[in-house]
Amino acid sequence: MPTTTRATTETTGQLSAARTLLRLWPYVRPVRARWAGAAFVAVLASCMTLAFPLVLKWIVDGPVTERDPGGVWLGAGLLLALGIAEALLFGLRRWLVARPLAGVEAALRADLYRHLQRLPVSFHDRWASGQLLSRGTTDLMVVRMFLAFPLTFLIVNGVTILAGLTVLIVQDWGLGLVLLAPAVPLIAYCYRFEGGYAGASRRAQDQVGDLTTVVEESVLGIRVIKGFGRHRSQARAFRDLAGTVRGTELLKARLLAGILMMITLLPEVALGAALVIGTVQVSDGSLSAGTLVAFLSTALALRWPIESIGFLLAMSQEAATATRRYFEVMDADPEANQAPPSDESQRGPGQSPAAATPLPSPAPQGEAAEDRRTGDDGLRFEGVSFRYPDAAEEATPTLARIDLHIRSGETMALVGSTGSGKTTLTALVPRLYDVTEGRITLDGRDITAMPRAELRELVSVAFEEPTLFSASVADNVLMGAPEALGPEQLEQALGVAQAEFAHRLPDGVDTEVGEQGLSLSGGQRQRLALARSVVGTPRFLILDDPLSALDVHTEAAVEAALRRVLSGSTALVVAHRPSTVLLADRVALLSEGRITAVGTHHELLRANAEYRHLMAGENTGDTGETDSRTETERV
Ligand SMILES: Nc1ncnc2c1ncn2[C@@H]1O[C@H](COP(=O)(O)OP(=O)(O)OP(=O)(O)O)[C@@H](O)[C@H]1O
Repeated sequence: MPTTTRATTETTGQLSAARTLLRLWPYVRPVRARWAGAAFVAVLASCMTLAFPLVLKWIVDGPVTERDPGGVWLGAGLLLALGIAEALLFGLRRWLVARPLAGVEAALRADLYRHLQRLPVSFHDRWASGQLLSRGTTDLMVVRMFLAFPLTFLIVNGVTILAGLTVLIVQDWGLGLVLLAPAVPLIAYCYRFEGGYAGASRRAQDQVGDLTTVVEESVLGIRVIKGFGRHRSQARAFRDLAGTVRGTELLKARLLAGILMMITLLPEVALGAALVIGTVQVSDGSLSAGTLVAFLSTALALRWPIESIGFLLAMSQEAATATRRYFEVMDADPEANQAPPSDESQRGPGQSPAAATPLPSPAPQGEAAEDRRTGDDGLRFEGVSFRYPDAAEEATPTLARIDLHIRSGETMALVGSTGSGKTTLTALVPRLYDVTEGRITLDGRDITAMPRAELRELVSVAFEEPTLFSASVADNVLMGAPEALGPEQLEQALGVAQAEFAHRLPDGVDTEVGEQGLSLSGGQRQRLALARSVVGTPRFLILDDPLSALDVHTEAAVEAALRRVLSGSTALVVAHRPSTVLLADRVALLSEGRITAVGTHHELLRANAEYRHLMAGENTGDTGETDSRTETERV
């Protein structure tokens, strides 16, 4: 199971918040005109608040001093009109950005999903699903909110503060400088805050990803949790993790409270000082009362733009972290499509340097040499070695120097003890992983020289874990097949897999199954997965223990039908039971990552002690329906 911390350590370097956020530009570009229009409207609305003090100054120094009620009413009407205009402008701003920014979020999410589909299986082995889920949901929401609010208001408030300070200095430069004095310590404090908050926000967002993983695993594994009575310990584990998230959120709140306090306190102190100095100046006649009122109202109008800087910076930091987390996934290399077709022995772009090593071309011995003379048809493993990408350098490879030829139209069973590498070997054929050394050919063509789409059309796979999607039975079975295939091939495939039970489901083959649909038994799921792999009779068929969950009678029926399908395909079938082995023309024995014997079931039973042991062992563990000698006699 992938650990959650491994994903979080994959950072894309310490880009500054601004440079990270700039990476969003390609997505914002299409809506830049509307966004800029909205920002302009917001600046206009915000600067309008600065007109209030000027109207007040006119009212105090004019109509109030001259005792002119008509002038006071006019001033009041003007203030009301300004207020209404400001509200309308802010409403217009919201209308301008809401729709396009929802589009930006949707585009980011669609690209993430598309990219996730193209990333190699080795990437998904390393990343916890909750980390990917939180990137596609919470992180993108944070990014949208940043584009809609903090980004605009950092600009709007910056412009408003500059305009306000200019107005203050023009009214009275001495008092203006008193108000400006806290700017220097505040800028230094903001700089320090950003560093601390960036770290805390990264931790919090990663921990939310971990929490998502736990929730997801608990939901998927609810039967195991209940079955083993683990709900209390599971709840405790969740509570601990939630406690960690809470701790980090509290740290963020403390940092935010610190900056908000400084941002509120220092300007208030400066405002108090300016008020005292201004009052003294009014009393000694060097300043008019109207100017002092206007000065103080302007300073008060700047309170919100200044105080909001704290949480706008915090939200921007969170958006930078979310963007960084998003691009950590987007920067991961997708599967290479194909190697240059000019040289089939070359590896495709994006493969590991080890994968690019030319085939060592060992001199084939014995059967391998004979096979090579018979032509390049069928499925061939030539000097194939494989090591999982995250395996330690010094660890022995999972597969070592595999030479195996499955002739065209032949069915080869792959037998080996648990953990010997059978599933790994089968995963190399559809290129879920790329070989570390050597090569695999299909009818003589190196699989790395084929477009993946073509390769996956040629090769059909049924995995050990039969996964069904939230879709109808028909869609699940036909999902890997060419578009042209329809009901006839569907029926054929269901017949081979003995999955006619599908017709008895509430809506027949249109019944929704999978996570959101009807629950099926393990054997039913396995038969649908088998039907999916045989639909359209693929040229190459890879089956990973396809009959393990079936009862004896169903297994026998599937085997009989499979034999017909397999006669037209070249097949590699992972087998644990003699009954499955009997489907095959020959058997390859895999032992600790090496092919140690190839031959017919009879030959291996006679000549190979390990094979005999495996077959006998499997029978002992079986439900007692058969034994290997009886099976041997049947062939
Ligand atoms: N994604 C992975 N990353 C690293 N190591 C892996 C990965 N998957 C499997 N392995 C390791 O590779 C080895 C071979 O595993 P594999 O699943 O191929 O065995 P198998 O023969 O199919 O076993 P079984 O019969 O139990 O299904 C095991 O030691 C396993 O731990």
